[in-house]
Formats: sequence, structure tokens, C-alpha cells
Amino acid sequence: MTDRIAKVVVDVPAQETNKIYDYLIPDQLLDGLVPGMRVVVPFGPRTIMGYVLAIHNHSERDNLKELANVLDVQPILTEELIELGKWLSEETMSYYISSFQAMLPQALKASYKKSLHRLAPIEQDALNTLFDGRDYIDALELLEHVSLRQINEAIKRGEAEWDYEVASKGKVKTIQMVKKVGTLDQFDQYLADLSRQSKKQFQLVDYFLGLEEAVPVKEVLEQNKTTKQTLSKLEIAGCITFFQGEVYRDPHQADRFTRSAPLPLKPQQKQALDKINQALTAIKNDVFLLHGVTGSGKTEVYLQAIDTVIRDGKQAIVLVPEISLTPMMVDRFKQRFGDAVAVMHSALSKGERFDEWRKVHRHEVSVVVGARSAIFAPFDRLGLIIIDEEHESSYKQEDHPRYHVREVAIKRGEYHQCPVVLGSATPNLETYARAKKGVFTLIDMPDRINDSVMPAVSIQDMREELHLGNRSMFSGALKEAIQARMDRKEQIVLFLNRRGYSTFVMCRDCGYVSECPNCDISLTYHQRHDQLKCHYCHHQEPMPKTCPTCESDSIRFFGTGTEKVEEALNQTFPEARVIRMDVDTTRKKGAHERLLKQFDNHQADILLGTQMIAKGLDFPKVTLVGVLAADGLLNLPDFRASERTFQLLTQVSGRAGRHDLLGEVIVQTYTPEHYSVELAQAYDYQAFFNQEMALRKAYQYPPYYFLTLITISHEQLLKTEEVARTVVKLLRKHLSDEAIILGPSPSPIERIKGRYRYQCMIKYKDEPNQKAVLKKIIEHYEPLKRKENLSIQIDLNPQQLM
Ligand SMILES: Nc1ncnc2c1ncn2[C@@H]1O[C@H](COP(=O)(O)OP(=O)(O)OP(=O)(O)O)[C@@H](O)[C@H]1O
Ligand SMILES: [Zn+2]
Ligand SMILES: [Zn+2]
Repeated sequence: MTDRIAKVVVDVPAQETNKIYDYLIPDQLLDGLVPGMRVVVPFGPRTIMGYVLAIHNHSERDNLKELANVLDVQPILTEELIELGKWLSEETMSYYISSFQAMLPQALKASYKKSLHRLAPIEQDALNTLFDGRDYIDALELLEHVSLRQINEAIKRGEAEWDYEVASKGKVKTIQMVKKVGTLDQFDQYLADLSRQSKKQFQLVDYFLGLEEAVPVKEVLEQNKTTKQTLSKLEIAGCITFFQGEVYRDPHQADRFTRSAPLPLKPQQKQALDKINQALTAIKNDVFLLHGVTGSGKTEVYLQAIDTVIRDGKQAIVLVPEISLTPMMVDRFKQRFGDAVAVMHSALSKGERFDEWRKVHRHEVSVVVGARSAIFAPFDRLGLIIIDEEHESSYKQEDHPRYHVREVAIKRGEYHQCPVVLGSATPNLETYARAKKGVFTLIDMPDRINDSVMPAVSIQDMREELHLGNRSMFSGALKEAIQARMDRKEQIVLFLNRRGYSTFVMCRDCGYVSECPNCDISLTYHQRHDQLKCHYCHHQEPMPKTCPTCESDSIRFFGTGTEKVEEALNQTFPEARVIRMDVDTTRKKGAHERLLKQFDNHQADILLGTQMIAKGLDFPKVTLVGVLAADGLLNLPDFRASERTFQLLTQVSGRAGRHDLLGEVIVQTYTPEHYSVELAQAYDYQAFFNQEMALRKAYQYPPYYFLTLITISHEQLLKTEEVARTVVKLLRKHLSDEAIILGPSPSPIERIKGRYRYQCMIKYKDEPNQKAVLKKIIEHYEPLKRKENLSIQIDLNPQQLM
């Protein structure tokens, strides 16, 4: 018996359709259909897109419907990716369809067109005239002219029906091409037949006789300085033919790069590369943690390891955080591997991204450099996965499916039996803990290339400045240092953290910040009740009028924007040329790249920016890095706040003095005694790790405990609270006694788009039942979700606790 049952996941992201449906494969599709292709299937009254996961020879059900059509000629998901998608759904508690769509470029999502199909003459006049000899009318056009009631009546009378057309959004770009088809005789004949032979015609015949491949028409015309009209004569004579050829929209054309050769490695690089190469030849799926200080030459190690992989005929994925996927980074890979590299990031247009993906899909490239979703690159002979800056929180997707790229990489590494390399100067605490336990293999690169020293970090106590009467954003030391760089014609990077928002309360006089007595995080100000709240455990207290430690009344919110700083810079240093880089100035396509280029060409003295300038930048003339307020990050209501501060301070410091000139770093803060500030100053990752681990243990946070964050949101406050309370009750009842359940309490961002938000948190060590319990809870609230738009979001191992 032939296999004619297709197992299909349908394009309806909802709990009740989150299953695998059986469809009958019609005769005409039997030959071509394989798992991993997109199909069009009837579903209720509609037709929709679906993914074929498998093809079987029997079904548990009868009366199966037939597939309507196939959208692909080649499967777009490999067997590995099909399994990975299923796994991803289980791991993250997401719908199958969301997982598969997360793995593919946007352009492969289906678009739906709805139209009315006339089956018989229509009684209703207006509607009948509208058809005017046509059989289909687009729904949008239709509704401009007739009412929905009229349409429904016609459908009831059996005169018409809705028709749904499914199309793939992805457009392949084509250009007009030409190629030789005639024989030598035909070309001779052509010349003989010409009434008046021109030099141009000889030239063209000569050109085509020497040409084996197809070329763009435009190129032929340019090279031969001729017109389309002249060229067409050859086509009429049957010597050449025109056709539409596929081209890629290529934003990083390889031909503009000069190739770079591998550098002779320093001993620490060589030792790192050797370990990775050993795993490559042994075909082992070791996970390495490459702990190398900023400027230690990690990227060169990646490049040379990839070289081995390519020479083996295998493929490599390199993940880089979106914000550090700068032109500089891309250039380094393009310079080394040229056309063998595809680049995927969000600054590309939908079409460009689709084209880069197709290069991978067709195995025309062996390396992908990309942001998070590049982990799903459809390679079939994966030899190496690299995650640079592995501690970056953007590696966790904050929307369905809420996956962490590290876990996906390890999963793919197991399948392909290939090594995974996690690189960072400031590894994520959980990763480092796993390396210490021997789960991952630790490789250290403690020195900078050329033994250039790490720039000296000095800490400016902003409380002192205030007491000295300095109310500006710049400490005396920073002002002086900026001026000195301006005089020496060197460059300055100023960093302002603006992630999150300014809801914590701090005393400007003594640096006091209100903290939760139970949770070791700062309290969040809630205007509605003029209260400070802990959003983990629901502890609350009134907003203090004066500072509890020093009784000063300068206790208030914290935060400034980049624009304000730019203004202040212009006032203090009127002659300074400032480039501001934040979400506002980089919204336009290519703006990011242009601003960096300007800075690199020394068209500005100061680069002022947010997170996006903390990473991967390498400017020889930068000798001063200033951090305007370390406190913004330190006091986010998140147990990882200290870790993020340490990481960020280390990263920004790494931007200074990377070449011949000596670098200096100035960090301004109201809490200079905080260990994450002090230890970042000392570049002491080990000490930071030890201290932070002790706190994590004491307050029961990862890596000692696992976390699950549940966020409930609804338009009404009372309903939100009520559901949150019930959820907590259900969790208490069904989870083990060892599980710690915190909350419910308002989320740090209490209201988004008119919806209230409450959250609760589960801390646990081993809770095999958890997913089943959570699933039950979700199912229980299914009716309310549909009726009242209640939402319950579950984030396993959350990275953002907002
Ligand atoms: N073996 C080498 N010989 C000479 N120069 C090198 C060598 N390896 C790397 N470099 C140079 O040293 C600089 C720092 O190297 P690289 O950018 O690879 O470090 P990194 O560890 O990736 O830095 P970061 O984490 O700060 O981005 C670069 O300019 C690079 O070209
Ligand atoms: Zn105080
Ligand atoms: Zn608390």
C-alpha cells in the first residue's frame, strides 16, 4: 500500500488546533510530496497553509479530506528541523505552528486572499451586476459596494461561496537575462543575411560566440555599447534567447571586500583552536566555553575554526547579538570567506532576508553569520556552531516560542555531532557554573593581543560631585578627560544605559536605593498608590518622603535620556562634534552603518549612545570611554541586575585603547561601593562570579533554582488579580511542596496598552510535573481567553522579568 496520509500542522495558532492533522494525498501529488513542504489544506470553511511533518500509510480516522495543493518544489524544513520544531514546542510550551514559523523567514509565511465565487446567476441585482462576467470578486472590492447581509443571502441561496486563496509571500527577484542558443552556422547565416553589415553586429556575434554562460541583458548592452533593439535582431534570427533569471538581493556584495588571510596565532589562540579542532576531527559534540577578555582575539579563533569546517565540506553557524552585528563584524567574515557567507539580521529587508535564507537552503554558502533566528539555518552537514557574546539577553526570544538560542544550539550540536563554542569576556553566570562543573569545557584566553593592558577604570562618586556643588551630568574628572581628548584629537565614547525605565527611587545625596527585604532586588515605584512594591513577592511600603539613611529630601526617580545628554554636551563642549546613536537616530535603514562610518572617519569626536555601542566596536582612536550612570542598570527590578551591570561595564571598557594608544575608562555612579562596579573596575570575573553565586544561593535564584514566570493580563484590574490568585492557588495545590511559589504581584510594567498585568513566579529544583500542571491551567482558562481576551503567558527560564 502506498503512503498517502500526510501529517500536517495548520496555520492557526490556537490551543484547540495545536495538533497534527491527517490529510489524504490526492493522486496527482503522490509523487512530489515529501515531509517539510508547505501545503494548502481545507480547514473548516476555509483553505489555509500547513506544514507536512510526515507521510504515513494509515490514519486513525476515516473520512479524511484531501490536500488541496503544494506550495514548494523542495522541502523547506529538513527532517532534523521538523524534529527540532516539535521539540521546541514541547520545551517552550508553544504552538507547533509558532515554532515552525519562527524557524523560517517571514517571506515564507502564507498570505491569504478571500474572494466571492459565483456558482449560479445571482438574484440580487446589485451583486449580480458587480460580477459583470467575472466568476471571482475580491472580498475588499466586494464590501465597498454591497452589504455583508446581501452576500450572506446569496451564499444561503447557493448562488455563491467564499473562496480562500493561499499564496506564499516570498517573491523571487528576477532580471532579464540572455544566453546563446544558436549554432556557429546560425550565427554565420545571420551575418550573411544582414542587408548591411555593421561593425556593431560583428562585435555582438563575436561576443556571443565567446560566451558560454547566461548574462544579464543590461551587462551585454553596457559592454557592447549597443541597444536592446540591435540585440533583438539576434534573437529573431534564433541565435540568442531572452529569459527571466533569478537573482539575489545582496546587501553585502562580496566583490567589494578584499580577502584577508589567517593571522599567525598567539599561543593562547592556538591552544584554544587546537581544542576546538580536536573536537572537530573527533566529530564530538563538545560544548566549549571560550572565556576570553575583550580584545583577546576570539574572533580570529572562530574564523580559523570555521576554515577547518569548510575544508571538511561542512557548514558553520555563527551567532552574534543583533546590536553587535555591525558592518565591522560582517566585514571580517566576508573578508575571510567571501561568497561562502550568508548574513541574516533584522536590518535587512524581507526580500533580502529571504534571499540569504535561500542561499543557505540551496547550500550555496557554508557559513551563516546572523542574529538569533540564524540558529535555524537549514544546513544539512553542520560542523560547528558559534555563539559570540553568549551572555547577551537578546539570545532569548521574548515571544512565542520563548526559546534560548544556547539550548537550541546544543540540541543541533547533538544531532550533527558537532562542537558548539560559546564565547564571551563575561560569560553568563549559569553558563560559567556549568563549565566549572565540567558539563562544558572551559577554554581561557586571559590576555589581550599584543599584551596591551586593559584600560584603567576610575570610578567617580556622583554623590561627592553633588556635595561639591556640581549638579551637571558630568563629573569634574570626566569633563577634564573629555577636554584632554579633544585637545589631542583623539576620540571618546560615552555610554548611557537606558534600557528599562526609571521607576526605581534613589537618594542623590547618599545613593540609597529602596530594596525588597526578601528578594534582593530594588523596589518599583507605583504611582497609582504612591507605593513602592516588590514585583516578585508582593512586599510593599509607602514611598519615603526623605531618605531613610541620610534624611535628605533629594530622594526621587532616576533617569535621563540621550537627547538631554547631547544638549548638555553641546553646552559644555561647544566645539565637540557629537554623534548620537540610539533607537531614534538609527531607525532608518543603513543609519547605523552610516553613523559608525562617520565616527570611524573621525568626522566626530564623541560617540554618544545606548546599549548598541557597547559591543563589538573597534576604533583605534578611541582612548576614553565614559559611563554616565552605572546605576540605571544596577537598579532594575531584576535579580540579574548586578550581573548585567558587571557585563556591561566590562564590555564598554573593552572599547577603549584596543590599539597603540592607551585607553582610559571613567564610570560615574551613586553606588561606587557596589561589588559589580568595583569588580568590573578590577576586571575580576572570578571574584564577581564567586560573590554573585553566593547571593544566588542565598536568595534561591538560578543556577541553584530554575524559574518559571507566569504573566496574566486582562483589561480589568479585578479580573487580572482574581485569575492570578487562582493560578497561584492551583500551583500550590498541584506542584510539590519543594516548589516555591511567589506572588501574585503586579508586573514591573503594570499596564501595557490598556491591559493590567500580574505575575507569579515558580522557583524549583526538580518539578517533573510542572508542564502538565501549567498545561491544565491554560486549558482551564481557554474559554475566558477566547471570550474576554484574557492572556496567560508562561516563560520557562525567563531572562526578562518585566
Ligand atoms: N594572532 C593575531 N595577531 C595579530 N593581531 C590579531 C591576532 N588575533 C587578533 N588580532 C587583532 O586583535 C584585535 C582584537 O581581536 P578580536 O576582535 O578578535 O578580539 P575579541 O576577543 O573578539 O574582542 P571583543 O570580545 O572585544 O570583540 C583585532 O583588531 C584583531 O584583528
Ligand atoms: Zn540618602
Ligand atoms: Zn520581594
